Amino acid sequence: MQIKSVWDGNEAIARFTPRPYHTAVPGYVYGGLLASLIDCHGTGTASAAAYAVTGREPGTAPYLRYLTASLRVNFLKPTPLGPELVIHGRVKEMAGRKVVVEAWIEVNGETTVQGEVVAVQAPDHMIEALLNRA
Ligand SMILES: CCCCCCCCCCCC(=O)SCCNC(=O)CCNC(=O)[C@H](O)C(C)(C)COP(=O)(O)OP(=O)(O)OC[C@H]1O[C@@H](n2cnc3c(N)ncnc32)[C@H](O)[C@@H]1OP(=O)(O)O
Repeated sequence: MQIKSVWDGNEAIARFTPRPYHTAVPGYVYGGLLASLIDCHGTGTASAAAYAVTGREPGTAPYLRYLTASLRVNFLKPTPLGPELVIHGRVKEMAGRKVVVEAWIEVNGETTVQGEVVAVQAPDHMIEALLNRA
């Protein structure tokens, strides 16, 4: 998704403007895209929170990155295609290698999607694979 999740000390925010091809019903954003945004931003929020609690600079090695163990998404209202989406992420629970993140998407100041991500710290061999990808 190429989103940038920015940690503000309390929650993480990402912004994304869907393109015309991110649609199913004309005029509205495709739900699978919205679920992907919750997923990507949820794991990013887990990572940012893990760096924060350990007092470390985000994105520094050894990497604290997270895999999606569970993804739940509720589509509360249709999401109009056109305006920028603001994706919020907040840590609900953090224990051991697991972080539970509640996430939601706002458009024009209204929440249209609400979700929850159970994120588990990625094993070293998967982080190595990602680092060697480029
Ligand atoms: C530098 C660039 C890097 C960049 C890195 C960028 C990564 C971006 C990732 C983007 C998001 C993805 O697409 S990720 C891809 C989609 N996801 C996957 O492929 C994950 C496949 N599943 C797995 O590999 C595994 O099941 C794991 C890693 C999720 C968990 O296995 P594990 O490592 O053996 O851990 P395990 O002991 O079972 O679980 C740890 C804790 O999490 C809980 N837990 C585990 N699964 C669940 C679940 N579904 N729902 C609730 N809770 C769960 C357990 O009860 C336990 O809690 P407790 O007993 O401690 O309380």
